[in-house]
Amino acid sequence: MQDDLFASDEPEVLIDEDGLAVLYRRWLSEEQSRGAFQTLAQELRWEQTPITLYGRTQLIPRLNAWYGDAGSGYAYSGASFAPRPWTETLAALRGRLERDTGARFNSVLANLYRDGADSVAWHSDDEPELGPEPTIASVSLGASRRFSLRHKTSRRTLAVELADGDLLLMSGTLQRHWEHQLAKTRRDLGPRINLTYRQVIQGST
Ligand SMILES: O=C(O)CCC(=O)C(=O)O
Ligand SMILES: [Fe+2]
Repeated sequence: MQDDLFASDEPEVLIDEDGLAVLYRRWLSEEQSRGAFQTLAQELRWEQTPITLYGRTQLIPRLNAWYGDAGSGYAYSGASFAPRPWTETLAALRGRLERDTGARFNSVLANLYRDGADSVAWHSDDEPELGPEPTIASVSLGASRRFSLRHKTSRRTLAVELADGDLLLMSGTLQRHWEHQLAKTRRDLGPRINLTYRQVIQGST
């Protein structure tokens, strides 16, 4: 059908200066997303990780879980995680991502935003164990949320709604030059799961 060729299915380049951010809408079908959401919400070992900032310990405003190859241990916002072994669903998505992007991923950080009050503050995924130009594949499931990117020096900011089934690919020097956040919202919305697949350089931790 002619409609299937509609240009909105083309990847959308959000940023191509000081790094690359490309959005693939509906990378997973509604059915695939719904199945993945249900499975992951139930079977991942969700935790609310404490972080210490300026000597004060708080719980992060979301749940997370870390899965990956043995040896892909990782520190995130002052906490360190040993990854749990891959679940079938996470491994299947990894295989599909590696096929579609040509990149390799040995671990995934899963976030569960229970409602609009859960969030992630401005940060870059620039931990040394990810190497100088990490490719990060971010898959969104469930409720749409506004994701913002801000250039560290020019302060140029752009925002995009990440919707169910979308894939955001961040690569090149993006993490060096840009930060990102998922702000809280008062909108009454349901839960969202985000999976960020990463390649931790072995032996760096
Ligand atoms: O939930 C998102 O879309 C972003 C999550 C994120 O930035 C992270 O886990 O590092
Ligand atoms: Fe991030």
